[in-house]
Amino acid sequence: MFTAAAKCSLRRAYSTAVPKTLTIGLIPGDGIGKEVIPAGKQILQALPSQYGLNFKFLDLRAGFEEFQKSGVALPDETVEILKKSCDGALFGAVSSPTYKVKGYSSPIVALRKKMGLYANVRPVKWVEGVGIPVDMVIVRENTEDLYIKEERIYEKNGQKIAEAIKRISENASRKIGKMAFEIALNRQHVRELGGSSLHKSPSVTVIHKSNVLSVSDGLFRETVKKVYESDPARYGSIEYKEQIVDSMVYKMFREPAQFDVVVAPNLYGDILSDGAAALVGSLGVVSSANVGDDFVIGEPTHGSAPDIQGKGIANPVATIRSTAMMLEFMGYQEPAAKIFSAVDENLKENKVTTPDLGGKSSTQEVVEDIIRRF
Ligand SMILES: NC(=O)C1=CN([C@@H]2O[C@H](COP(=O)(O)OP(=O)(O)OC[C@H]3O[C@@H](n4cnc5c(N)ncnc54)[C@H](O)[C@@H]3O)[C@@H](O)[C@H]2O)C=CC1
Ligand SMILES: O=C(O)CCCC(=O)C(=O)O
Repeated sequence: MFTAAAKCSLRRAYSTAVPKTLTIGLIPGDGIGKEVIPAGKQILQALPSQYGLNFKFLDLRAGFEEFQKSGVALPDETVEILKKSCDGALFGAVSSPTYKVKGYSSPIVALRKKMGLYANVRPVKWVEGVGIPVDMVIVRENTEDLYIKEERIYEKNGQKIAEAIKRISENASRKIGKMAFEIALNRQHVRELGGSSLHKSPSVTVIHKSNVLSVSDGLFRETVKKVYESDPARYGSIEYKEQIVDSMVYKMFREPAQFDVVVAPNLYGDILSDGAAALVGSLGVVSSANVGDDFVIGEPTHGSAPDIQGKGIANPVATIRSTAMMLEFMGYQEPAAKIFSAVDENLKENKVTTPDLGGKSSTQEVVEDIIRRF
């Protein structure tokens, strides 16, 4: 699905010979992260031998439980092993507290920055029978905005005042803009090859709130627009659109089928993608890939879901699709396509599904049903 973007973003994978054995780091994290990451692992192990891929897995530590045990949420060793020994990785989810815990900071937010994974690519695609017609990709900036977590609290006139910095840089906005336009072109290329889609022509919608935040969101909007205008020969076939984030929420629910590629600063992208999950039936089916120039981490869009953890009913589809996305961005299109189509068949048949989709099956039964379709 993302060949062109993959080519521009994963130079290392393309500049070396195709390895027979890929080393994949597995970071389950907390809660249902521990239940869905084994699903991704089983899917890779079950890939038909025709693809010539073998996998070696490295179990890596991160999360709130890890913090409670060792005092460190993201051990240096995890980052070092990812950088030195892994070809790609899968991340589950973490249970970050909603209150300040001294010394704790979200490990996934830190990991994205430490690994230079500047794009969070989140496809939201309808499968007939589950959800309503939508086929869009949210391309979320992944390293800055309010997620730099530069916050402070102080007192003034006996009142507490808290502040957080929203940082938007030209460099990160340019990179995410370029990624969005390349993905739009690639989706169009796939459509021309006969891929099914609701869209006839490519479009990119830039999300912002520059009617209020004219400096920060203004820089994001202007920089993405400049990327578009800088190369009419390449991007001229793409329709360029802008949407203020609040009315985007309205339009996304009223007329979701009109959106193709949506590019957003970090926080808006995070919120929009959880909202969009409601269009396709469940957060449990929405995948993502954290993508940098030379590394990719597949990660379900959902969190650690403490309300269902330990019950064996977490939907593994988001992680299985994220596993396919990891392979896709590493340049392995064919096994990725095999996984996507097995998942689509499972969803279309709508017999072996977890309770979030109205079914009665367990996580493991869904994994087995998908593998059976390889
Ligand atoms: N990337 C990450 O590691 C993320 C971590 N979180 C963390 O997750 C924790 C819980 O956050 P919530 O706001 O409850 O969001 P959540 O995404 O964990 O859950 C929201 C709702 O969706 C359901 N759900 C999520 N994934 C599902 C799946 N695979 N199958 C079936 N149902 C699923 C849950 O049961 C829950 O009802 C928090 O500590 C938060 O910090 C939240 C988002 C992302
Ligand atoms: O809870 C955490 O530690 C991370 C939450 C970040 C997030 O929601 C996302 O990036 O999808």
